[in-house]
Amino acid sequence: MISYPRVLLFGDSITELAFETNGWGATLANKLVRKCDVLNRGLSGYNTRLAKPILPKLIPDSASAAEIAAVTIFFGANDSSIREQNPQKHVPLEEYTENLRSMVQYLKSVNIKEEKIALIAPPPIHEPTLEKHCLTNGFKLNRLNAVTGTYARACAQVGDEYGADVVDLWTLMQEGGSDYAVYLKDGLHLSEEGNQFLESKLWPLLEKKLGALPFILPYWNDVDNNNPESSLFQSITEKKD
Ligand SMILES: CCCCCCCCCCCCCCCCOC[C@H](COP(=O)(O)O)OC(C)=O
Repeated sequence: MISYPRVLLFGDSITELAFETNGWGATLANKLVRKCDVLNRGLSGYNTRLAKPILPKLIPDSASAAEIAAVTIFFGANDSSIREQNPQKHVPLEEYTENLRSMVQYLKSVNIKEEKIALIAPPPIHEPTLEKHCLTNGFKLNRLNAVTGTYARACAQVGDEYGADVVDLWTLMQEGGSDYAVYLKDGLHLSEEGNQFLESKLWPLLEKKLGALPFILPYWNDVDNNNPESSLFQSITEKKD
């Protein structure tokens, strides 16, 4: 069996939507084609409380972890919901922080080193847009930008504690007082510009880890047409099924 290294994208709906046209995950998958499989394990509406027990089901042991080239952990947009308005999604800040720590520790326990882990902090909330969206759907504004900021800082801190990469979207998107509304389509989820922004911050980190990975299977012109098998598999260590 020919096995490709895997990049696992684990997160909430902002990850689930990452394979939309021009989505951040789709762009990464395209850049890594023939080198890695990019797996979307985004779960709309999930918070870290729900995600924590799932991670060991996605990567159950060191053997499966050996195929992992990189993991992104991208939660916080639901955890940071206002408890009164969104009780099912809200997770207190301390628990969120601990859940992220547990996920990183779990990855390390199956020998996925911190260099392979990137934590992505939630994007800012554009309250006027999100409020309109909430009201249209019959409920009150359920997230506040300042509160999401505290979760983003906690996420960045956990990344720093473990020496993992961090993409602090909340901070980066607001840098220089920029009009971050353009990065969000409903005040919460990434617009096309937001997807492009995230990909532009994440790719340099992943490129450092994955850019040098070899192409799986040779360029067609390098295959001996008369005797394909002699050249096709030269650079591949095959795994027995
Ligand atoms: C008047 C406002 C402008 C409207 C713009 C229309 C664009 C809307 C596109 C929204 C697409 C998002 C679809 C994904 C929805 C799933 O989201 C699940 C949760 C949010 O849950 P909740 O708190 O119940 O709203 O989000 C995440 C991060 O998982």
